[in-house]
Amino acid sequence: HHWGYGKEDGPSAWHRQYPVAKGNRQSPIDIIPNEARRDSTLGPIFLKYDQCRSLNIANNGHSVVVEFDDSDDRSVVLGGPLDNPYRLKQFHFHWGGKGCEGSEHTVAGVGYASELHVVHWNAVKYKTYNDAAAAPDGLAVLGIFLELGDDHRWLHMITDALYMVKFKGSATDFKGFNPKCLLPSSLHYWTYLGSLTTPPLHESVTWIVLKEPIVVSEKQLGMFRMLQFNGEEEDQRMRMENNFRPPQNLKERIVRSSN
Ligand SMILES: C[C@@H](NC(=O)c1ccc(Cl)c(S(N)(=O)=O)c1)c1ccccc1O
Ligand SMILES: [Zn+2]
Repeated sequence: HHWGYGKEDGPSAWHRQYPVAKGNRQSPIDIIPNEARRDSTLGPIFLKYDQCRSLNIANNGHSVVVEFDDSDDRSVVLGGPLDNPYRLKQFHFHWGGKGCEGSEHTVAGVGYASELHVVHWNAVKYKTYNDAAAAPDGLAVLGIFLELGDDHRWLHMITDALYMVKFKGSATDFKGFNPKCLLPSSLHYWTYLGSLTTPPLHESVTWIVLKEPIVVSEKQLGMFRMLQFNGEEEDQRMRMENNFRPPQNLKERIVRSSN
């Protein structure tokens, strides 16, 4: 019996199979800008994505994921709170139902319609992504909020492919996509030590949450909701929406702010 986002198998039940769900550095959190510590030692982040090689887009039964070739250091995030470059591995989204919030992080208690996570791993210290995903300094995730407004000029490249990955377990080639086109104009960020927001909830993520959201249209976001949590052969049809974990306890952590 697998985890999900429903009443029985959702975030409030995950601790049974993944006790770290009640740990000391869980994600997401509510970010309170006035309580974030402005840290002048925090430099800018750099996203070296020009040589990135996207491979495929897939429906993993929890979200839609675009995977990258991470066999070398061709695309990395560096700087900011990071001690070394982290290799681009994948990006995916979390979103709500029609008109509801859907982001994972919230800002002073307010959620956005969706949140994009760009996942990178520390290939300097760890041999494989799986090793890194279980290590306290193994992952660095860029969180980008999506707010509703006009059409996003590049998001159609993703939404146009969603019909190919409607069901859990489906995947299709997705070459030549550079996630740079999904970034806001400012790379100002909040950063804190946290976890995966999905099982296995490893406490291995240095979170870098951008302050400026990108703007997408309700029509574009609505395309994500035609995805299904279920596989094609399952008779129970479940629309993929509200695949977000709510904010967790900050415990003894502080959130730092770039200048
Ligand atoms: C749903 C999907 N989760 C991830 O791939 C995932 C990996 C790393 C991070 Cl850092 C995050 S996150 N949300 O914290 O950015 C999510 C997943 C989970 C378990 C098994 C299969 C599977 O596909
Ligand atoms: Zn995520």
